[in-house]
Amino acid sequence: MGDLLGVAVLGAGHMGADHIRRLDQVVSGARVAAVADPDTDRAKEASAGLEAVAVHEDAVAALDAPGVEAVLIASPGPAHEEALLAAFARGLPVLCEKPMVPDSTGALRVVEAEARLGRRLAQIGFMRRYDAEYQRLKSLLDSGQLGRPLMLHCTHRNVSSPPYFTSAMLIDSSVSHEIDAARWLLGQELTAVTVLRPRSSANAPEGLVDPQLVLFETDGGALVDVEVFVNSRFGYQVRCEAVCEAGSARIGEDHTMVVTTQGRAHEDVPLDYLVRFADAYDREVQSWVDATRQGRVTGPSVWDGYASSMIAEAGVRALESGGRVAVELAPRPELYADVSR
Ligand SMILES: NC(=O)c1ccc[n+]([C@@H]2O[C@H](COP(=O)([O-])OP(=O)(O)OC[C@H]3O[C@@H](n4cnc5c(N)ncnc54)[C@H](O)[C@@H]3O)[C@@H](O)[C@H]2O)c1
Ligand SMILES: O[C@H]1[C@H](O)[C@@H](O)[C@H](O)[C@@H](O)[C@H]1O
Repeated sequence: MGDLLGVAVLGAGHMGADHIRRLDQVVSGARVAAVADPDTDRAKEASAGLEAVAVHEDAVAALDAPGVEAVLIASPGPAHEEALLAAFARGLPVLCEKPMVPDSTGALRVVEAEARLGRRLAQIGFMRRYDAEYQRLKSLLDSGQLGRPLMLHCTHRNVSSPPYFTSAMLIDSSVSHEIDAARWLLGQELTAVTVLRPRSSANAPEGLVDPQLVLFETDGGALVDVEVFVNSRFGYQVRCEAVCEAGSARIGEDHTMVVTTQGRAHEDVPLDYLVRFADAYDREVQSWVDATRQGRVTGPSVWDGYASSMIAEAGVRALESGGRVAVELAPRPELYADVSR
């Protein structure tokens, strides 16, 4: 390994371009060695000004570019499986954006491939685990001061959804964050899901079921409800309140500076995830680079990615059927016996 970890970034869209900037300017110990995107203009634009970066149209070819020692996958979810398996075949450590693989059969193939290697190579990009507020809530729940958790009430609002967004993606792309956060915060598995749909907002594109109310049951007897609303128009709001036997704790109340003038008080509300979770992405990527340079893998695992896909898939079936859908995970390989959940 050189002085700086050489990273191939696959996908140079919103997240990929932001991660390229982060690897170049924010994080220490790494450099961008290659960028791949079928839209090579986008790849060139995202890597403009960086030295010694190979630009590729093909993601797998980028893994073989000179100086590539690790991979950051920021292509769309359906492209992740091929990229993960190609990285595993080369023994390259990976940070893979969520959802790991949206389809659970593909997600299980990734679990099996890593389990066959007998060592962890991939961290999944559930960055909320690196957010300071989520970490404080996790420490508080783990301390037992509030007693047993009974419910999590979660809100997940985006200003608007990208044009390709489907009703299923409200669950397998957006709510995938709450699925991971709930499993991690509670240390419990999500076992069943029901989805209710109020009238769709007139601001949502024609045919998109938006908002949705997603209700999860856990194997510890808790309930987790998530309001997901991706065309709210009014702000990026991610909140979570834990209700426990001896108290409650709430995070994500947009507490920035409050300005009072002319008889009115106001505070800024972030408009997207790149603002709200900027510090969390920085910590996530720094932690991945540090662990990779030490030959370790930390953070959300491929098993967490698989569990999230299975639970989200059950959620999509619940949305379509209007009924309650139980989740049954495959047996957990020994490799993941001691991961966080
Ligand atoms: N952690 C988060 O909060 C967060 C936020 C946004 C997006 N994401 C995730 O990041 C990923 C990318 O999302 P985005 O918003 O940047 O999408 P985007 O559409 O802005 O960008 C995706 C890019 O990938 C390119 N691409 C398509 N197929 C490819 C392939 N096979 N190999 C390499 N590149 C390919 C596209 O040309 C495009 O430039 C998704 O998995 C998404 O769920 C995560
Ligand atoms: O891909 C994005 C991303 O994961 C964001 O964090 C989430 O708020 C959006 O809903 C989702 O579409």
